[in-house]
Amino acid sequence: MSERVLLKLGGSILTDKSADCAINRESLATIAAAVAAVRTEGTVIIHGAGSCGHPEAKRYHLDKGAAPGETEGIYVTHRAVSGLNAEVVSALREKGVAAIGVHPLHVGVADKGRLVAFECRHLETMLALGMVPVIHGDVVMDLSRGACIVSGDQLVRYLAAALSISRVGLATDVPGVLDGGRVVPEITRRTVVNLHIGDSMHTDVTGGMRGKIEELLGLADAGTCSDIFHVSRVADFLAGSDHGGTSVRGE
Ligand SMILES: Nc1ncnc2c1ncn2[C@@H]1O[C@H](COP(=O)(O)OP(=O)(O)OP(=O)(O)O)[C@@H](O)[C@H]1O
Ligand SMILES: C=C(C)CCOP(=O)(O)O
Repeated sequence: MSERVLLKLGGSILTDKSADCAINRESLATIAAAVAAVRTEGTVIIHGAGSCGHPEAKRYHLDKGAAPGETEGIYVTHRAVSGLNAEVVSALREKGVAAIGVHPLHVGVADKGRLVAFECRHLETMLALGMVPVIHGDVVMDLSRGACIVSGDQLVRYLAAALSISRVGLATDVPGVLDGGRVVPEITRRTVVNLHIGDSMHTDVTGGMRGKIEELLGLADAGTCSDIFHVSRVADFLAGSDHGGTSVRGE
């Protein structure tokens, strides 16, 4: 099996997080061109929701679950982020990438906000056929809470292990994790306590940069390192070159 790579595209680079589901098609086309030019074989893409999902999830309090008779938010939030997914897939396909959308609502189950099951056999088959699955943060049925939001970052952690991914990269709107305006080249559980991680400036029900680092430290504990870098460095990451960002490593 050739090396598998997982690329997560942050909601902040696919949408304008300060507007209502405003998709950044220019950024999407640039990213799609980079993926098409550098590598598609053995590549899995996950993306966040940005302004196509977070505002809806917050409006319907999905971070607190869903009760019988109060399920409208499940539909509305899933519809918003699925719309973004369709655009990500289209942008990739326009550049010749054999992308196909996969929705966690259909194949994942959570308990207390954490994924407990996610069908991966079809993903294996897609990869064997040379396809590029494009999966997204989503609303998922939750055994304890009715429903919950599973972030793209939680999916990164789960699927990197489940699909035996060799390299994991997260593209976002900052050049890496910043401390005093400078990129921190490496983070471990020991060094993270000294960092000041701020809140997201926009609606984010899944913990912003803090939530992202927590998921990636969990991944590092399980033996897989990951990288956070600016969206303009997607091609560098895919090519295995220096991306000027932050690496999250185990001790
Ligand atoms: N120390 C920090 N270093 C870098 N970014 C930080 C830091 N503290 C807070 N942030 C914020 O985190 C944001 C990136 O996290 P965010 O969750 O928005 O990314 P994303 O992955 O693009 O979005 P999504 O979670 O919707 O996929 C940056 O835009 C920045 O405002
Ligand atoms: C809000 C929804 C639907 C998914 C959140 O995923 P994220 O943007 O990766 O945190």
